[in-house]
Amino acid sequence: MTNTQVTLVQIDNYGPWTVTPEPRREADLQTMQSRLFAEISQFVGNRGGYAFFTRFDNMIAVTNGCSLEDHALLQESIGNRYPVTLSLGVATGTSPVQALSDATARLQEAGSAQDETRRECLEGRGIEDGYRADDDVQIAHFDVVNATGNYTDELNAFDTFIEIEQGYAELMRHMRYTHDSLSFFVGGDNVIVVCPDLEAADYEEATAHVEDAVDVEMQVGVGRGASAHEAGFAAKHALETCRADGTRVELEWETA
Ligand SMILES: Nc1nc2c(ncn2[C@@H]2O[C@H](COP(=O)(O)OP(=O)(O)OP(=O)(O)O)[C@@H](O)[C@H]2O)c(=O)[nH]1
Repeated sequence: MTNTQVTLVQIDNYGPWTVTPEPRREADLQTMQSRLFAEISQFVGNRGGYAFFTRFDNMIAVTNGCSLEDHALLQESIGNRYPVTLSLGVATGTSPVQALSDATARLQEAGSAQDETRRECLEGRGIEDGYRADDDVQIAHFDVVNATGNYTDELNAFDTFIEIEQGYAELMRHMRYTHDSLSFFVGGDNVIVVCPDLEAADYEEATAHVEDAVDVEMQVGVGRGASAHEAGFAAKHALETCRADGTRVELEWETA
């Protein structure tokens, strides 16, 4: 049974900061936001986790393998080196959506995202040592079938972007409301989905739904592991099997 540890990362009082004492140059904000994401991705990634940029002012990470002490170190290191600070909410659960809801609630209870007195909060709890399992995380790595041939080499770059984003938008809503899963666009034509215990039929249904709704064809490899990296790495291998065999859904634990 999955037990996903999810961390909500929120930049403290960021909205007011972006316009104080007057609006800051947009390119500087973009540069800082992407550097912050790179920091968090590297920190969490070095401990087996995955971080997703989502809205940049709010980022979401799968942090199985990261202790609360690790989280505190991330806050200290960012606070020492950047002009902004981070608050973190941590929660776990068999449903990634429920874990994220709980992590969000912990931060909301601590104060508003734009409360200038709420800084560097670390709220919630992770999975205790001794309670981890090899199948705590299930990751599905989706990609658009032959995106290069159908879109990248055919349409202008913006029209390709629209097609890929349409596929992502439909998939993310469907996985959220039908399969209790969190989907994140990670670049190119790739979407990484953090799932509860789903089966091949669920993924078949999801890819069929996206194709029916927006005419974007997707394939998906799925993996399980003790951490996001382990599950995601297995998912990438399963996706390679899709590419090699022309299949739409491969579960790493069934093809091995
Ligand atoms: N983040 C991420 N991006 C990837 C990964 N693999 C491919 N991409 C991106 O996806 C783009 C398209 O590559 P592919 O998915 O291999 O190409 P394709 O034309 O869709 O071919 P098939 O997937 O074999 O159908 C690349 O330019 C990358 O931007 C991955 O593992 N992670």
